[in-house]
Amino acid sequence: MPAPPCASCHASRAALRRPRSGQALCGACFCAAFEAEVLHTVLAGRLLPPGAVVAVGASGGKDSTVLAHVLRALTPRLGISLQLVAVDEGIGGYRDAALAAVRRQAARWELPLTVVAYEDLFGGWTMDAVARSTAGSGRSRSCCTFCGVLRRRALEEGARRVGATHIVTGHNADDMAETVLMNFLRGDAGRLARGGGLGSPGEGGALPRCRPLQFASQKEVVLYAHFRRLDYFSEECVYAPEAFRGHARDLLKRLEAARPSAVLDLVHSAERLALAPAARTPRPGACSRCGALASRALCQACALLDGLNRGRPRLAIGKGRRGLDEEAMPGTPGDPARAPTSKAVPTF
Ligand SMILES: Nc1ncnc2c1ncn2[C@@H]1O[C@H](COP(=O)(O)OP(=O)(O)OP(=O)(O)O)[C@@H](O)[C@H]1O
Repeated sequence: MPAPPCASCHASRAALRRPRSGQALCGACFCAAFEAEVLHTVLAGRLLPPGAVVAVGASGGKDSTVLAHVLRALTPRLGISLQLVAVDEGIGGYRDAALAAVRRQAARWELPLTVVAYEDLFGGWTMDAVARSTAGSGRSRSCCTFCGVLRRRALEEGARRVGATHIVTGHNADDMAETVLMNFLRGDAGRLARGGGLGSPGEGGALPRCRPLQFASQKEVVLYAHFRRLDYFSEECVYAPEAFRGHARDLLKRLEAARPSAVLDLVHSAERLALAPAARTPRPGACSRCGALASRALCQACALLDGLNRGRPRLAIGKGRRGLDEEAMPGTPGDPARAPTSKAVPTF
């Protein structure tokens, strides 16, 4: 049976059914609708004002590739300029190939690219070195905790270097729903409340951040990349299989099979969540070491680096007190001899 006509242009044959609405569209109309929806998210949420210099967190993966491509198409409408900022976490056999994809994108789209490396920013620590150091604790899944916190800091640093006024990341609706589920499962009311909106306003001198793909499903992101023939890197991080997020992802897939709106329902429920005053996180102050926003004496990045440098990576990720949780969007002492430097001081 031939495909039905496109429900939008009525001229071409439909090439897909939109996963949520079931609408049959041709590739061109789907891409136009997808871009219009991202534009609406940005305008309705007042995420990126005209004149903004926007640092796109570019990982080379599908989400940030789609985000950069869509924002580039919307640049004239939004009146913004774009900079790609890529973070090299120092993950052998993974990040180099992903960075190669980012470099190809920057060249093809004629966008300036800046790469910042953990190794340079964090006193010699790469993610591979962190993984070796935390392996002794028997908690290799804490890799994602470290990486999430340090990447956030590195992205901020890269964005500042290029004079950005705003940071955008490619988190899609599925990523957001997974995070909401994880926070619920951990009873982390503070993060639930913080993670609900479309981004953060840039408290304490941090640059404002937002997620323009927050309402786009992963399936549609993949479809957009397919129809626009985008070149992206699609392998999973070598440390990801250990992450707690994988359980939330599996659970979400089953929920979605039973209730297709589960992903967006979760995203919206977090947006509307009202917290009792007792559950709110304390008013953040400044990190005593680097001055970044912190709810304790040290910010998350400095606390993690402190633990690593003292050969006690678990210090900052739990055990004995409520530490950081995996991927903050967030045992036995490690072997100090594995640490790349004896005294790593963040350079931010
Ligand atoms: N190494 C990196 N450099 C710059 N930005 C990054 C990096 N890793 C992740 N990000 C940003 O954070 C977002 C979420 O990253 P995450 O690791 O959850 O991957 P993802 O959902 O698979 O996204 P992507 O498909 O873009 O890699 C990315 O879309 C990107 O904007």
